[in-house]
Amino acid sequence: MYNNIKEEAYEANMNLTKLGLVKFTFGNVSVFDQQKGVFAIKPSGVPYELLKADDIVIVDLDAQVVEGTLRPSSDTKTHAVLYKEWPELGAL
Ligand SMILES: O=C(CO)[C@@H](O)[C@H](O)COP(=O)(O)O
Repeated sequence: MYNNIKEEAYEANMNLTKLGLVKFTFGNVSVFDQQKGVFAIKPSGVPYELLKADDIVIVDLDAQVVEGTLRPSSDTKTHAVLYKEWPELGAL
């Protein structure tokens, strides 16, 4: 149901590390589905080299997990506040 945004978030996060923009587990890209009111964000503390598209967590605008088994990024509440305030944002 959320495979598109999970895949987009995975690819964007992997580009952060491929381009040398982040180190260790730092950094974050999330992708927002405005119609469904959820966003895809990487799990917390998972090294990029171990990250899989299936690990991406789906959360709602109250930062509650909708789909996924891993703990969402420590940046989740910040992203939720920004999408709530500016729903036209497609990604952060
Ligand atoms: O860079 C920062 C904070 O400065 C964040 O992006 C965190 O590093 C994210 O950590 P995770 O909880 O996603 O592993």
